[in-house]
Amino acid sequence: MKIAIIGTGNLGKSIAKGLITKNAITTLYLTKRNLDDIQEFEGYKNVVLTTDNIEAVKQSDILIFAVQPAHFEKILNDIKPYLTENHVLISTITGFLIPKIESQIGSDNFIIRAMPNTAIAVGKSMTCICSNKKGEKRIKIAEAIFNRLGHTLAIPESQMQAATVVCASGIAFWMRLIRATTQAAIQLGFDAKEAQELAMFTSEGAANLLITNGNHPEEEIDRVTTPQGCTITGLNEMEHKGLSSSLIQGMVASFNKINAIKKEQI
Ligand SMILES: NC(=O)C1=CN([C@@H]2O[C@H](COP(=O)(O)OP(=O)(O)OC[C@H]3O[C@@H](n4cnc5c(N)ncnc54)[C@H](O)[C@@H]3O)[C@@H](O)[C@H]2O)C=CC1
Ligand SMILES: O=C(O)[C@@H]1CCC=N1
Repeated sequence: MKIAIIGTGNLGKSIAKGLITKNAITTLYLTKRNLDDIQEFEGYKNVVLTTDNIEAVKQSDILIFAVQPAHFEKILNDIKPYLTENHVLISTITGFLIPKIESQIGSDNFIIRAMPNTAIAVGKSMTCICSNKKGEKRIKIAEAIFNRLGHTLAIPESQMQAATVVCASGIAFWMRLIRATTQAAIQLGFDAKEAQELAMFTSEGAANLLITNGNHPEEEIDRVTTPQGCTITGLNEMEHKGLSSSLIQGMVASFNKINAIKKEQI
C-alpha cells in the first residue's frame, strides 16, 4: 500500500511506527513542516520524509491526515487539485466532520474518518471508523489497515466525538490509572520499577480476560472477591471515594469539551 501521513506529529509518528513494524506499506511518505523531529524514520526502506504535502499526495493512494484541526482546511485546499478518483482520504482529526471535508473537496472522493489512539505504535489501537457515502466502497481498506494495527469498529459519524473520548483520550485515562496503582504499589513496598511492572501486566491481564472470555467485568470481579476478604474491602473503599463516578464524570467533561470546540468551529 502506498500511504502518506500528512502531519507526522504525536499521532502521525505512532501510526508510522505501527505501519513500519507491521510491514504494512509499499511506500510511506511522512510529511511535516520541519523534519528535524522525524529523523528517527530516516533510512527505513521505502519511507520518504518530506515537507512537500503535494509530492506525498501525488506518490500515494491512501492519505492519512493527522494535523491539528486548525491546519486541515488549508492543507485540503492546497492538495485539492492533485486528488484523483483513486485516492482514499483518511482523517484522524478531532471534530472535523465529513460534511466540512466535503465542503472543501466535494463529495466525489472516498472520505473516511478514523479515530485511532497512540497504542497504534505497538499494534494495539482501538480505532473507530466511519465514512461518507462514496467512502463506504473503501471502508474495508481502512479496516484492513487499522486491523493490522489493533482492533476496529465501524460506527456512525454521530458517535465519533464519543469514540474520541473513550478510545483516543482513553489512553491518557488508562495511563493515569496505571500510574496511580503504581504509586500504591510503591507505598506497599515495591520499588518504582517493580511497581510499574506489576501495574502494567495486571492491567494487561484484566483486559485480556475480558477480550478472551467475553465476560462482563463484574463476573471476573466475583471470581476475585473472597467474602470478607481484602479485595472487596479495597473495592468498596474506592467506590465510597467515588472511583466509578469520577471516571464517568471525567469522560463526560471530556465529551462536553469536544462538543464546545465543535460549536466554536461551526
Ligand atoms: N494525539 C493523539 O493521541 C490523537 C490525536 N488525534 C487527532 O490527530 C491530530 C493530530 O494530533 P497530534 O498528533 O496530537 O498533534 P501534533 O501537533 O503532535 O501533530 C500535528 C503535526 O502536524 C504538523 N503540521 C502542521 N501543519 C502541517 C502542514 N501544513 N503540513 C504537514 N504537517 C503539518 C505539525 O508540525 C505537527 O507535527 C489532531 O487533529 C488530533 O485531534 C486523534 C486521535 C488521537
Ligand atoms: O486531547 C485532544 O483534544 C486530542 C483528541 C484525542 C486525543 N488528543
